Amino acid sequence: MSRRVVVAAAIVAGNRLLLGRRGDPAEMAGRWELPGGKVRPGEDPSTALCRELDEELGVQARVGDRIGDDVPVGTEYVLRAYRADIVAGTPVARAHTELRWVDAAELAAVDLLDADRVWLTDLRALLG
Ligand SMILES: Nc1nc2c([nH]c(=O)n2[C@H]2C[C@H](O)[C@@H](COP(=O)(O)OP(=O)(O)OP(=O)(O)O)O2)c(=O)[nH]1
Repeated sequence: MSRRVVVAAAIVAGNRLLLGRRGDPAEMAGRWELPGGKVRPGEDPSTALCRELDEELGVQARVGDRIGDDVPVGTEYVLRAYRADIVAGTPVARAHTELRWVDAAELAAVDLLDADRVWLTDLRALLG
């Protein structure tokens, strides 16, 4: 069976990247991630990411280039990151317990999900 794609957004403003803190499941609670979620069957990944950003953050976004390589997560998922820009709205934590804009030093120190750590160099490069 092929892995389901999970899309995630690198949203950068100035020299800061937007992260969300997961409230669930228990093994991921309290750790930080890029906003996003699972692509539905037949859904275009960019469309899925816009939908997730609307649902999770309440923003309208424009999805840009992919960053980093796909990262397998467990046996079920493959995680894929894109640049994204907010075109309308201000992010609100609808699906996360907290949102945070991090600079490069904070990104290095934050407790990111394991899969996302693979992208640290790519994410760092976005922050100038
Ligand atoms: N959104 C997101 N999920 C990630 C990241 N890194 C990572 O390992 N994951 C994992 C956590 C989950 O096992 C899986 C799917 O994420 P999700 O729970 O956000 O998906 P979703 O919003 O569609 O959730 P749901 O419909 O099942 O409630 O991907 C990341 O940076 N962003």
